[in-house]
Amino acid sequence: MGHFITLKSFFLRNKWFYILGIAWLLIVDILQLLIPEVLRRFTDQLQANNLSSTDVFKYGIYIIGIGCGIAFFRFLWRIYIMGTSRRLEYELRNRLFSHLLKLSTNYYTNHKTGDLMAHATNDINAIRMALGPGIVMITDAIFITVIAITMMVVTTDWRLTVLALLPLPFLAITITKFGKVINTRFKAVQESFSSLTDTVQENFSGIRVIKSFVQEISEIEKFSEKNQMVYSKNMALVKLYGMFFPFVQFMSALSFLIVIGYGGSLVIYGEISLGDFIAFEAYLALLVWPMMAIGWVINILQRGSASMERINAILMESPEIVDKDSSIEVDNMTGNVAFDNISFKYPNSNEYALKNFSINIRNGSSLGIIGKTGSGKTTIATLLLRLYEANEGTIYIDGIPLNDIKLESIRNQIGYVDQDSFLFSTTIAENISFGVDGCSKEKIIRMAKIAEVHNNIVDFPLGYETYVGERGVTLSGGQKQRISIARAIIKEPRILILDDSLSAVDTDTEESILNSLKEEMKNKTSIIIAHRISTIKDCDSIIVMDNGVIVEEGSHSQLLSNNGLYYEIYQKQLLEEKLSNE
Ligand SMILES: Nc1ncnc2c1ncn2[C@@H]1O[C@H](COP(=O)(O)OP(=O)(O)OP(=O)(O)O)[C@@H](O)[C@H]1O
Repeated sequence: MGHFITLKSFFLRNKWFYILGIAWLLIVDILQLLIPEVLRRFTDQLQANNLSSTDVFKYGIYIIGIGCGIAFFRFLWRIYIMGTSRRLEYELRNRLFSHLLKLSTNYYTNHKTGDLMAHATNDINAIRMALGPGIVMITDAIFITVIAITMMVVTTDWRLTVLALLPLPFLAITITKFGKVINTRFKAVQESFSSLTDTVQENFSGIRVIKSFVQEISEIEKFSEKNQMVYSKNMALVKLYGMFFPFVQFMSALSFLIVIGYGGSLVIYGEISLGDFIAFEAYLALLVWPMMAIGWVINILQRGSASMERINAILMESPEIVDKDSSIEVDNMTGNVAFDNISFKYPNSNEYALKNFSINIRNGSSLGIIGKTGSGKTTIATLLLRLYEANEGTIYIDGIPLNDIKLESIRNQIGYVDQDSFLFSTTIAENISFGVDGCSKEKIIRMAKIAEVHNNIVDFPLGYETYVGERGVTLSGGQKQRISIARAIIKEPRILILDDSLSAVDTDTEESILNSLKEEMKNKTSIIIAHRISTIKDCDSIIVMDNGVIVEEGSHSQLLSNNGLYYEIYQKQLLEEKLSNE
């Protein structure tokens, strides 16, 4: 239970909601405990034959009054306690999400999205259950048990109370055991269901692959197997519940049987009144629920505590890359970039992604980067954005070591177009203006024109208001790339990085985009990573990467005359172009 200590400040802020909620809950319990008393008096009067119609009316009013009181205070405690637990869920989810977004990129390499989603849903829900219904059940169960048993002893007979309560501990123990098995089976249902939904999601996303490989039947069979698994796990749970409820009824019936037998004889011998007998039965009925609740509440609290432990582990995780106290803001970068003898291995890798890498990029110039896949091109961009930290060497922007500049300054002034051209499921206009607040429509359109995507956008029925992704249009690879370029340049970055961002665009459009970008990036720095020579041939300088090192460097014409790897790539691409034209 110690894991909940991280929520201390929430509890302190909301203590009155909990205190008052529990007070309302206890009032409901007291009102419930009054009903047997009303029944006792009613029955005693009835037995004594002095019940007038006014009395009947009076008792009726009592019962209605108590019922209304129960309804009113039950409403209040639900609002106070359940409402507070919902607020806790809301705050915790916000805290978790903002914490996760602050963690470094590497965290996401080591953790599966599915697991993080499970934390955000199942774990937070389990915590809410523990600190909402869990608290209610435990308070309720303890209070009702203590008061009902006291009333049974004080107002009726202690021997009858002991006998009637004999089966109840067995009931509580067995329910706790049932609870454990139910929990295991419930988890199995959830796991099989989540595997089923994974299959469905993957099938829908990969529908084109399934169709083109004519795998519909086999996928349907796989789905059917998983569906069968969900069914059988559910049936195992249904059977257990099927046994559970009759068992609870049987055990509580035993108590009632004892009361009827022994209590009945006490009434016959005049040791207790008929009213006492009726009230006793009513108290006993009130006790069945707390006995059932004990098992559930232990379970709910255990699950909540385990979930809290998992959430705490995430909240304790600190970002690997953070600002130092001495980090400075650099507002108007000129865009001079230098990599000085940089070596870097990804945290989970033994191979150098970059080895003794050095380069100078003057502001106002453009650098083209080409090379085989996996040669370290993207790594250059990720290090410049400080998504990862170099192991050796220093990167400078405007002569200042990157580690001395505030992360926000760096990332605000670099426009990065990633290889995947990831877009959010929102409108095209919102995607383009993602990095800037309060951007005008005119500016969005101007950027889309530079990225040569404006004409495509206006052809969509809703134009810039068209939704991207599952709820809207499916964009072509080239359209996505160009929208991503517009998104990067709208920030008016001092340094622009295009990471293979023109690969899905035809060469004519590519040329036109590059020409417009040249104008837009005048006096600023551009780094263009590509596989196609056509993309980088006009850059001021070009480097050719292989295995994390620069193997060639120079302008397009210099590199061609070198007769090296660049020349080889160029010849291959020329040949490919010729073949595709024939
Ligand atoms: N997150 C990562 N963790 C471990 N290794 C990585 C990671 N990202 C990249 N690598 C490895 O680092 C090396 C350089 O990768 P990088 O992405 O920089 O290559 P690239 O030249 O951009 O490739 P491509 O042209 O295919 O985009 C590769 O061997 C790659 O497998």
